[in-house]
Amino acid sequence: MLDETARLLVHGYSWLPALRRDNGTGVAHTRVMGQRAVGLSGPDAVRFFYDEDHVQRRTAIPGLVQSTLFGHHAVHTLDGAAHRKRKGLFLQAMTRPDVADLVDHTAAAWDDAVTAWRPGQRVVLFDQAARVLTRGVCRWAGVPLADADTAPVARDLTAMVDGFATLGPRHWRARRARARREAWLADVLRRVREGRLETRPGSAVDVVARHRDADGEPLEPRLAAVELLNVVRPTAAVAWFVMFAGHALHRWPEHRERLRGGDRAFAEAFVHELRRFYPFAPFLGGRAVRDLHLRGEAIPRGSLVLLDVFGQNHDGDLWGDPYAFRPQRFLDRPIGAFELIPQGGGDPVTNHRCPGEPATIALLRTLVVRLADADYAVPSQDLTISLRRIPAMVRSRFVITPTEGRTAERTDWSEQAVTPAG
Ligand code: HEM
Repeated sequence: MLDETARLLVHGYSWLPALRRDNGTGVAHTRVMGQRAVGLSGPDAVRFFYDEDHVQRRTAIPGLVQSTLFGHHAVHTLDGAAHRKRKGLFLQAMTRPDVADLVDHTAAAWDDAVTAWRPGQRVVLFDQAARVLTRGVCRWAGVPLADADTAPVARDLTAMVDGFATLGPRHWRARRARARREAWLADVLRRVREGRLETRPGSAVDVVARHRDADGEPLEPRLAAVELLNVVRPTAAVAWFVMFAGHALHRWPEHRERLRGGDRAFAEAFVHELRRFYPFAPFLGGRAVRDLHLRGEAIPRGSLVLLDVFGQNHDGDLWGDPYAFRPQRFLDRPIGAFELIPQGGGDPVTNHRCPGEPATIALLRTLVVRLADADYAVPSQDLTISLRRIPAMVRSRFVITPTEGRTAERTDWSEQAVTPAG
């Protein structure tokens, strides 16, 4: 079997779905990064992937991803009791009342930003959303952040996400951003532990500072900073979906009125469709802990197991007309734990599913309605979303120009829409 790493880097999101299509069972056998790998998707595959008796994470996450996206020795790399104990930290920080506070802080930051918009000004929606989310999450988490630092911190938080799947300049930017922000948060945590900085009891900073791992020991400062960043960084990354929301409202303006009208169920459905339709996490990786079988296909012990997130979120058997952006599909459809998997599947308490999913949905529900309610025009720009780039980006990062009144108009746009994989 030929190593497919180069093809993955070239083809991006469509690489794994195309490979899986070549095999009638939807299971792909391949090699990446010099290792045997098996790609899968479908609700049965999600169930299979999240069974620790089948697939574990230790040794599965490439150093390149740890040095940029997650940090070293982070919760993503743990299994079993050690994972569940560390995961408790995130679940504790992200309880329901806490999420409501996070949304309030972020909504206030958005409203401040919009109040400062001037007609005709050029606002890059991705950058604006990243700053708003950074301000909201830092205030909520108890991380001191001066106004002047908001933009550089937002740039670093999004750079860490932007550079995890490339070897080019974006990757090195991500590493430098991570080094800077781990040192920054390690210092914040040190000051809290030494009683030199006060923080709200129950805030993310407080929870991380006091957390004891499975060995009964507190996290050493750099590791504590890694995990605090694992709350703050992905919250800033919600900016990707705010940018995609701008794109969707422009491309399908018929949804704007319903969002403006305060239809909460529709807003939630819109958010689910955003997370399903637009490409973000391409696939998730683990390692087979023993010789396994799925749909009659052998998965040898030690092989990488790749869960095709993008493929599953665009699977025509699960989502009729999967390349149509249709929020209505979520209005009359309960979502199972193994179907819609932009943030992983299964049970976030016992496995690796994202603990920030309720917060992501709540933040987007609020920000998307505010965006729909804002008065702006969309100037001519390159709105291409290439499926070759991971993570995907609207090439222009979605530029808007605020207007005086409700005159948001549809301008000509010439981007290629997100195209079917393959
Ligand atoms: C843009 C929005 C987000 C997306 C697309 C996203 C996506 C994901 C994905 C795909 C995973 C991996 C699941 C797995 O390995 O099985 C994950 C894990 C994780 N996410 Fe998110 N996430 C988002 C927002 C958040 C937020 C707001 C937080 C804040 C707490 C968060 C914290 C985490 C953590 C700590 C993990 C590791 C969980 C574990 O290994 O047990 N994420 N996320």
